[in-house]
Amino acid sequence: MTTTASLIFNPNAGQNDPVEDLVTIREVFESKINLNIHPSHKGVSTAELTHQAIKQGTDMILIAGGDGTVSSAAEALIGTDIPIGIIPRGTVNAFAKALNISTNIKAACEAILLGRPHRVDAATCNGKPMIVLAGIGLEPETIAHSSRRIKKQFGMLSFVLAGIKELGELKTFEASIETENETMNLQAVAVTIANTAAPTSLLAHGPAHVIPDDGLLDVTIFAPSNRKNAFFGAYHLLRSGFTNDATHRDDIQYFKAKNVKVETKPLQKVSLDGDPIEANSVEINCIPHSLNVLLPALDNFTFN
Ligand SMILES: Nc1ncnc2c1ncn2[C@@H]1O[C@H](COP(=O)(O)OP(=O)(O)OP(=O)(O)O)[C@@H](O)[C@H]1O
Repeated sequence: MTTTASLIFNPNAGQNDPVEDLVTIREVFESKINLNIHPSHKGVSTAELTHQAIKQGTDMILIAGGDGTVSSAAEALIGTDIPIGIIPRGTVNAFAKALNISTNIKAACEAILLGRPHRVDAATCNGKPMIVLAGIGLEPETIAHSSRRIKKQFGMLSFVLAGIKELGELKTFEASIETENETMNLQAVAVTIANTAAPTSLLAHGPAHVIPDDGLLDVTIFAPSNRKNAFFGAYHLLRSGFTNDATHRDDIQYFKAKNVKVETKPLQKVSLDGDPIEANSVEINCIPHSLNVLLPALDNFTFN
């Protein structure tokens, strides 16, 4: 019996030409499996579209988009056994990069055909799906200063430039952080709660490695006391993301927990999987091994 896959395709994600990308995707899949294409459009949420595809019956869900698209589709997929293929055609694609999925469209599609299902963690943030991370302070400020039009035009560079500007402004806030183990009160410039993180997810990289299937969230607190330390700290975080060496600085703390609640004074901007959200506080709960993602087939594979 031939496998049937439902492709959730967001034409508005990323900077690539959607028509060209769709041709590439069809070329790889259509001779091998039955492909039902569900282009996303403004009238219906990606979550709803994914629910509809599952209801119609499918052997796997393919998601072609960026983190926002995967995060929204996850609402329908968390806790199911349906194999999920990620085709990264967003701007940042942090979830795909964290799972070692190629950002080349053709290579990602070919890897799905040969892929092995592997259960990775997801989470909820104030009840909404979270696949990558929630940022408080510096990250959402950076996103707010990088409009969608600029993001579309300059891609990742728009975040780098906005991030450098925000670092220089050094806006400190009070944070009260509660986990299943402890409650702490501290000053910070950024609090980041990560389920997964790409090497470029700078503010999540206090720890050496954010493990996507450990059933835990990684919390990184960045609290530089002046601009010089802010830039040095950012460099150390970036290095940690690329080298797998944890940071060792007094102004960077990190720990793991399954459930994390954060309140801030004054109220801070919050981002969820790369998009701004309205929130007075955040409550994040890890849902271990709740997404069944098709990953590149490698011998003796482990995220550790
Ligand atoms: N249901 C939908 N139909 C069509 N477009 C949508 C829908 N929901 C969101 N969008 C649009 O999709 C775009 C964002 O997609 P996504 O977040 O996947 O990509 P990205 O922002 O380019 O990449 P990344 O999140 O990896 O940085 C936005 O322009 C948003 O308005």
